[in-house]
Amino acid sequence: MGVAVMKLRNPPVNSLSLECLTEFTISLEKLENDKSIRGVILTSECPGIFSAGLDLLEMYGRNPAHYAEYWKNVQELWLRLYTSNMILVSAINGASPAGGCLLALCCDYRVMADNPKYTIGLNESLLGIVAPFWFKDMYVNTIGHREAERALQLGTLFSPAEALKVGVVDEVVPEDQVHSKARSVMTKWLAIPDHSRQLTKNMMRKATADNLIKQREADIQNFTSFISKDSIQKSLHMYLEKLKQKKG
Ligand SMILES: CC/C=C\CCC/C=C/C(=O)SCCNC(=O)CCNC(=O)[C@H](O)C(C)(C)COP(=O)(O)OP(=O)(O)OC[C@H]1O[C@@H](n2cnc3c(N)ncnc32)[C@H](O)[C@@H]1OP(=O)(O)O
Repeated sequence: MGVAVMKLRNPPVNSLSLECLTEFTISLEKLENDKSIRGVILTSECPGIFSAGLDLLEMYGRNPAHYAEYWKNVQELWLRLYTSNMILVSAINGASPAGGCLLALCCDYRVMADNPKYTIGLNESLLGIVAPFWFKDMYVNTIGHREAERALQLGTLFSPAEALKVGVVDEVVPEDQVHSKARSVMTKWLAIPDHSRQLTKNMMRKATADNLIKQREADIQNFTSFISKDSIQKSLHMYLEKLKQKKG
């Protein structure tokens, strides 16, 4: 029925390394150019993890040129996903913090597995970093200004039930039904004529995408100088240490 399933596979946690981002963007571009494909189901092949978000090791201990290159690719993937003409449905089968949540938010519909161990949200502030304005814009578009304001400041990671309540996801289903539900949602969306759905999607999303497009270079500069700061590098170091210690 012209539907592709994209499975993220970058073990152990599907972090979005530079290589992973680049491959993702290229795969998406190929699908976009394949006129037989009308929809994509985005999911993960890593057990219990949808995506751990941006790769912290791409943002820690590197040089400014690397940060700039990395951020350019993060922007590129986001723009491709967010403005895709295809129907995107995410089957969120695991934890989905920060950049992982970003991927899901780009989709037209989000189905999440009902497992309280899986959380989702833009938790950047917990890491001592700040979600950029275009992450924030998409959050506001999805859950509204007040909820986004609170969740962004607190770095809230929502359980599936909370995510459903606040509108971060559209549906929560038993874990073994995430894929079948994503498929049935896709069938419903495929019944809508492409041209009218695409024009409507574009109308809803264009201003948000344009907001980044018009200041991409400034956004790269801003990210590079922010992430290069000693204080921010120190925060990332502490967060990485905390992740290590968690293992015991
Ligand atoms: C001006 C704008 C400035 C800045 C904007 C930046 C925006 C940033 C966006 C982001 O996405 S930042 C990343 C946020 N991600 C997280 O906070 C998730 C952190 N990870 C976790 O919470 C957990 O790892 C988990 C995803 C819930 C999985 O837990 P689990 O117990 O299964 O695995 P474990 O924690 O043992 O991790 C295994 C291994 O993977 C490493 N790891 C985890 N996450 C990342 C990551 N995002 N990037 C790189 N590496 C990651 C972890 O350290 C372990 O490594 P080790 O085996 O070498 O110890």
